[in-house]
Amino acid sequence: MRIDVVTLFPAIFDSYLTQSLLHKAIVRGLVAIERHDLRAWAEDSPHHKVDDKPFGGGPGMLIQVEPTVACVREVETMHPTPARRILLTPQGKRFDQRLAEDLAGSDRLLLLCGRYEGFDQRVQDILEPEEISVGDFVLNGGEVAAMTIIDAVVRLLPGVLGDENSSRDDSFSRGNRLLEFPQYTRPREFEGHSVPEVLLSGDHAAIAAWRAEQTQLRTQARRQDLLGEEPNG
Ligand SMILES: Nc1cc(-c2ccc3cc[nH]c3c2)n[nH]1
Repeated sequence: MRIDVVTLFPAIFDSYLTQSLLHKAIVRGLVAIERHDLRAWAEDSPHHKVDDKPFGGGPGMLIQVEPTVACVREVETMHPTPARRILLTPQGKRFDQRLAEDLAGSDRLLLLCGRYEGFDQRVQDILEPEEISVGDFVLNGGEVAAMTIIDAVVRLLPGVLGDENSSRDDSFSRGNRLLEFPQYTRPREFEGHSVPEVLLSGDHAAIAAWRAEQTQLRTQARRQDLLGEEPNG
């Protein structure tokens, strides 16, 4: 998979792309992630200006349509595969595991990260991106939302996770609509808090039953909305 990220702040991604699972996936060639600084497409304007005041008045600034359209069109010509264009916005379709699985099936994603008050509407009208929201809250820009989507999608790509099954067993993965049971590791006791005896019993049937019960109790307590849903997939 190839992911292109259009942003005014490419440096935000520096640490994220050089750490842990994502870095390993890049090094192993399982995913390629390229950042594109939108300011580079405003060369001819003074100080590489990419934003301006909204017509009709109102607070803040908007990212202008010309550098954005020019950037997306040039980035897309850099690579033959057509890109699935995603614009991060609080007004978009809610991102969830099902959408992550859908996006993980794409050969190429292009993520458009806004700032300020967002993009000139003609960016949507001309480029017709899918608009995706990572939640009903407002961030200061699309970059954190883009990293969220990259994180959830890349881990689903074949070969990225050590054990192919581990993503399949995740909460919200295909078929799972309930929360995960509590997990424990060494030490067996810490500050008076002990590991549940059943997990030390070696009785796999009892352990499975306990975990199923804990999943139901935890989902009931925290996410009753999931209990009535059909399993995913
Ligand atoms: N789900 C979600 C997306 C955003 C978002 C996306 C882009 C911009 C640009 C300026 N502020 C932004 C906020 N907030 N919350």
